[in-house]
Amino acid sequence: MTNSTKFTPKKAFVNSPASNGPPPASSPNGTGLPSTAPAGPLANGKPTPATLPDPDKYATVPRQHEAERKRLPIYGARQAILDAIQRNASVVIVGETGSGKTTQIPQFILEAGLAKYGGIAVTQPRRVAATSLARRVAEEVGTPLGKRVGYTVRFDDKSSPSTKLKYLTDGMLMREILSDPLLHRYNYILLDEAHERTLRTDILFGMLKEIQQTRRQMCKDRKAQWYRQRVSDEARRGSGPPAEANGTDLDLGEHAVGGAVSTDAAETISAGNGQPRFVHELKIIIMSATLDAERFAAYFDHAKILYVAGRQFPVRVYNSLEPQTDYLDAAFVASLQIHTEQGPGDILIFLTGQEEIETLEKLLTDHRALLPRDAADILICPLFAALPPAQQAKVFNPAPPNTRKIILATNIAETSITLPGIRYVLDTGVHKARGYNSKVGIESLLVEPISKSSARQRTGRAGREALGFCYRLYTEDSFMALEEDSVPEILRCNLAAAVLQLKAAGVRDVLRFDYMDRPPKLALLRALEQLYSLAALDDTGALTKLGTWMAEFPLDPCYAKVLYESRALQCTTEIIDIISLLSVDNLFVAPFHKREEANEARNKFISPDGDHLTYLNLLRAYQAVKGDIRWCHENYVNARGIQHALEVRKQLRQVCTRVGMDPNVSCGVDLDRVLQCFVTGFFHQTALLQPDGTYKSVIGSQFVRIHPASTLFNSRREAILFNELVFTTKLYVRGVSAIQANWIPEASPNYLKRGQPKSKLAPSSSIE
Ligand SMILES: Nc1ncnc2c1ncn2[C@@H]1O[C@H](COP(=O)(O)OP(=O)(O)OP(=O)(O)O)[C@@H](O)[C@H]1O
Repeated sequence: MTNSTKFTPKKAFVNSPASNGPPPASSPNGTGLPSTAPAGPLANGKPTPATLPDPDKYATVPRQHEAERKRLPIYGARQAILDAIQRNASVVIVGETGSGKTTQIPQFILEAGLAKYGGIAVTQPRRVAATSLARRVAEEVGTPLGKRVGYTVRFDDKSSPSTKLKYLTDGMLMREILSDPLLHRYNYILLDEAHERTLRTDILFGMLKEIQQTRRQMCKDRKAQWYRQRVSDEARRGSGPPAEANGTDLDLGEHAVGGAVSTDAAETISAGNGQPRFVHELKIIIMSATLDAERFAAYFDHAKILYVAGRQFPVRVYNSLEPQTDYLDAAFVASLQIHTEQGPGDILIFLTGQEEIETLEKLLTDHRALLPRDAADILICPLFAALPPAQQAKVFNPAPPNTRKIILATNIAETSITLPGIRYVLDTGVHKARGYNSKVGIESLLVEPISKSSARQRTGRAGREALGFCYRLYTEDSFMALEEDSVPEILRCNLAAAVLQLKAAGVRDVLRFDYMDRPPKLALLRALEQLYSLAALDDTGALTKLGTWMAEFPLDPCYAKVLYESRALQCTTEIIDIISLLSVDNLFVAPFHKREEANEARNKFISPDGDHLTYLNLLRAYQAVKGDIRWCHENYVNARGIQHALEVRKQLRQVCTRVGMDPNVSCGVDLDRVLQCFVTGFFHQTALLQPDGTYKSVIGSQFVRIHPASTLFNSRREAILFNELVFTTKLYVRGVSAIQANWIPEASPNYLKRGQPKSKLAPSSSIE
């Protein structure tokens, strides 16, 4: 910890020249938007009348927030937005954080009756945003959640056949493409927070472009066919050529499913019930507060760009005067200073991960008792991806009277969401970024500086309900030195899961797919190689039956393969349990001052074979006490984590049942089978003991260390398998179990048993 007295907001912060958040370099008007944006609330076109007819026949609960809606900057641009959407196949909309893009634009489309041939999908990079936005918009529309407005996220679906507007994660939309390749059910796809460039969003961009082109072509063909038919009909009747031949526009009338004339729609495959299905042109709308609009517009076939100026409430930005050596300590001190010295309003602090959040949670909780007697109380709410949804939802509840809420969040709170009550944002300027070295197949998870775009998004979590304040715990010079945007994930990730999804969606040549930023060829070859070795692809690179099965599961391909093999090895119950538990970062807690007691408690569950069976022991013990929270505290078990794992488990069991796999097939006490089963998906993540006691990976010949958090830390076993190979400070393996070396060559039908893969997918020289 650094000396906390050094850090006082009064001395350490300087008011930023741009009190509404610093504008991008290209923003001389200070609005945060490029100078081409008009000054008024309206970007392009005339202001819309305040009231529009809205015969909401579906509403079954009172509409809420009507007056607030009309005060949003986006509201004035309503007609301009609708015009642009009607006239263009794709539109890029850039508007300040909190201006109303995500909640309002889909409602404009609904209210204007434009979504008559299909629904509206709004994609979000994160599930917490999708669920909270759907909840808010359902209130605004006046419909019970899951009826007219709903959401779909992994393992949770609140939508129904009557859902017209759906918020969903980009991953879920990719999944829908697998069952509905032309996305018949949607007329409008809104890609929100497109600047985030997650791996899935980037893949989705390319897929949607292709779907849009196919649908457009089908509609054109249908139109031409209809016109030819009319010409021949008229000729037969002896009258003149139809309207289009005279150069006048054709009013082609309304399409009716199954009706006689459909000109702006094309009939496609039968819908299973024998009824024909029709497609209409697909409209794509790309939205963000911080994206390079020109670049996106060029990629989406010269999409129309709309800049909507204006923000709801200003946010004053302060930078630290001196660099902070320990951002966690700085965040701790600054949050207490805000609490004791500043006016009402909740605080949102951005940290890098669960561990840091729990450390600060503990520090603040301990400090509660030391607060001045006249100070308000504090309520600490963590928010990170592995937190069970019910606990995540707590951040949206108002703080009790005379209490200030302090939300400790990872960057899952960085974009899209409105956290009610937040007036102060503390930005540490860092996040945990995943990297991937495709040469050696090593993933890394390192704390790195954020981009300017992320900093602006973080700032934008304040100023949504009232004037806001953002304290950047880094100097203004450090801000200026940040990259403009983060490197797209597709350029720094293992691509196996993405390539599997592309293949499942019918993309044959993934090397030539229309990426916005083409990933390195080596990374794509690595992914193809990995999928081939898992037998998800055949020698020609086509998806196998197994590959199709694997793509059904919302799991990384390696885990999907393990699950598949569990049927033959008769250990599906155990595999589902362990995969669910592996989805949690820290199942055991080890407070700094109680490390010994915590280790002693953990020893009760330890399996000599390593982490996988240790987790299983833990779950069995938890089930035996029927999920008693007190038991968790006594045994230093992460109660939140285990609850999250149980939710994942429930969903995985449901998917298994849906695909005809019995989740109740158990191997009983023959637990070797469980580890053997893991090797079938992770044979490429195995390592052999060397004479000097180190481990060398079977593929890549890397010297690796067992992570200190693993139960096998410091132990010598003939061979190990690991779920993660991560570079943090050293090259560590995590999720480690002991295996027999002779299981490894048995595990892959396409790879180790036959030696070098003879596929045309990858040069064999890239496999060591
Ligand atoms: N759950 C909520 N509780 C309170 N107010 C909300 C909520 N959701 C939205 N709002 C209000 O609606 C406004 C618009 O939110 P919306 O998410 O549509 O903005 P946005 O332009 O998409 O922002 P961003 O670029 O940050 O995603 C917010 O500034 C806030 O005033």
